[in-house]
Amino acid sequence: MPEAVPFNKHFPVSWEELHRNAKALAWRLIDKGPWKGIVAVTRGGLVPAAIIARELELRLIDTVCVSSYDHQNQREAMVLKGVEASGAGDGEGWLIIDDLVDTGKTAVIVRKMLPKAHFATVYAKPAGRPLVDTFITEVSQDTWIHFPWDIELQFSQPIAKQHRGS
Ligand SMILES: O=P(O)(O)OC[C@H]1O[C@H](OP(=O)(O)OP(=O)(O)O)[C@H](O)[C@@H]1O
Ligand code: HPA
Ligand SMILES: [Mg+2]
Repeated sequence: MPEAVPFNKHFPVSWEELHRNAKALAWRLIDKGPWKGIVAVTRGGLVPAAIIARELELRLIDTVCVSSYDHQNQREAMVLKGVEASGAGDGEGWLIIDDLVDTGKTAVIVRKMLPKAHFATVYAKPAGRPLVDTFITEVSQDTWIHFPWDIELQFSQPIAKQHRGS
């Protein structure tokens, strides 16, 4: 197993930024369709999937439920629900949407379930990038992306104070 990379950098994403990037992803995907429906990878893929479904006017939406992180600690991936009942078959003509690929572990599992689906994420890190068909923004492997649903507005130390402490 590859050694875990420490997260030295932090990349907070606002709702507006996420909305803009998910719409940018919809623009990339529209010409690659037509699409029959979306399989959202819970939970992180749910918000991007909702935005893409709205933009591409897709109403057939299913979920695959995978969990592999306790906050920033990766553990064995657990599949809580597959896509057997969705009618997606081998995934031909379907989109799989997730918020990001990091190590690519989740992508490998979901791709096995729907080998012909088009896998799209808003963000990608280098290790997972080869597993995604379409993405918008790449960040380095040692960056932790903080999604808007995981963060709240709070006091931030002035840069001078942060600098003195480092
Ligand atoms: O490429 P990987 O290393 O597999 O990491 C990416 C996956 O990790 C996160 O999900 P997580 O399992 O934390 O569950 P969540 O979506 O419910 O937060 C994220 O939403 C991706 O699905
Ligand atoms: O950088 C990340 N941010 C949020 N969730 C994640 N799950 C894997 N990597 C990340
Ligand atoms: Mg996830």
